[in-house]
Amino acid sequence: METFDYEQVQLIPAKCVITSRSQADTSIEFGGREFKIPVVPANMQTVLNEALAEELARKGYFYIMHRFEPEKRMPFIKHMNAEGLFASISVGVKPEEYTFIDEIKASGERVDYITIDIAHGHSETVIDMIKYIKEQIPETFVIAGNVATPEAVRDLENAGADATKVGVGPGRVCITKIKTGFGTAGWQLQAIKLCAKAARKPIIADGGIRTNGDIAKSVRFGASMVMIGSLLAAHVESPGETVEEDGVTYKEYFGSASQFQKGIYKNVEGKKMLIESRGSLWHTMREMEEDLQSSISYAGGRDLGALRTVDYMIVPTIYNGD
Ligand SMILES: NC(=O)C1=CN([C@@H]2O[C@H](COP(=O)(O)OP(=O)(O)OC[C@H]3O[C@@H](n4cnc5c(N)ncnc54)[C@H](OP(=O)(O)O)[C@@H]3O)[C@@H](O)[C@H]2O)C=CC1
Ligand SMILES: Nc1nc2c(ncn2[C@@H]2O[C@H](COP(=O)(O)O)[C@@H](O)[C@H]2O)c(=O)[nH]1
Repeated sequence: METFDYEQVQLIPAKCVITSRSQADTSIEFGGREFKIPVVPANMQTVLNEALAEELARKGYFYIMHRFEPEKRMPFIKHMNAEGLFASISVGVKPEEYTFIDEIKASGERVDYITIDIAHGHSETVIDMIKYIKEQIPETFVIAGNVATPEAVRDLENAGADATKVGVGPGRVCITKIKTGFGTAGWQLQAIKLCAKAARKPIIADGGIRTNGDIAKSVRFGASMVMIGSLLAAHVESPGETVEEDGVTYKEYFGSASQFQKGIYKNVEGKKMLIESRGSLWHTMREMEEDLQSSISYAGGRDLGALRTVDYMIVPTIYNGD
């Protein structure tokens, strides 16, 4: 079987049918709502906080709030409901998370999206949680992950998941491959392709996005949404700690399974890194939209649909212009 990842794939231009890139429509319907671009910042503590989540919702972007400050989730849901904004949160699978689902139900508050966020999502614990959420809050759109195989996608869909999140170990601060020998690092785009073929519902490509062009490639191979950590961390608005070194400003970006997240070195599958601070998040989101508009024009279409059928070439080494 051909093996490839983002770096090895180039999409092949088709005849342009628009006269300006501004005519290209990058919007995506996901879970009954329309969003500006098929991009969602990773539900990680150094990428997103409540204030950013609210601003993303206000500006027409999808977001998934992380689950690492559990006590803040209920007040966040209430706040978003009071503001007339959609509520999108994450849960784990431990017993206290079942109590939290009960709490949401009892509160009568609306939660539009719940993401079950577990390293090894192809498991009975995730299947049980999907079923429980669907029983208790059936109107909620459930995203389940993370998984790596078509079989896992089908199992989670069959349990009731409305979307699945694909990617085990391709992230910038992931060390799952090194620590366990498992994952999609090095073939993440191919995993997206295989999972999307099996999926009957949307999939989110999660991890390994290193350039804006990788968003178009994810869509080409079947992703409805693309989850991005490192490229969307280290902005002025990012919650990661700011660090000054030799006159340069950096921001911390750490893995959700790192000792920095856990506060203890146990079952660690993530690390921390410093990323040079890169200005406003909204500038980066705007640039992603513009680059996606260009991608659509190169695909010879007017919207994201054009990307899904565009031809591609697998090139072992990318010519970098030197
Ligand atoms: N996308 C990716 O490649 C990865 C992402 N992550 C992220 O790190 C965060 C922490 O994830 P996670 O450790 O799952 O969350 P938790 O620490 O909340 O663990 C969830 C539950 O699953 C159990 N569990 C975790 N891993 C396994 C496994 N491999 N086999 C069996 N049971 C397991 C845990 O028990 P116990 O701890 O006792 O085993 C715990 O009961 C999440 O945000 C996740 O998305 C982490 C690794 C890979
Ligand atoms: N193996 C691990 N994966 C992790 C960890 N924390 C987060 N993640 C995953 O990475 C992506 C973001 O990837 P990026 O390439 O865009 O930076 C994120 O959405 C998670 O799925 C971790 O500690 N270990």
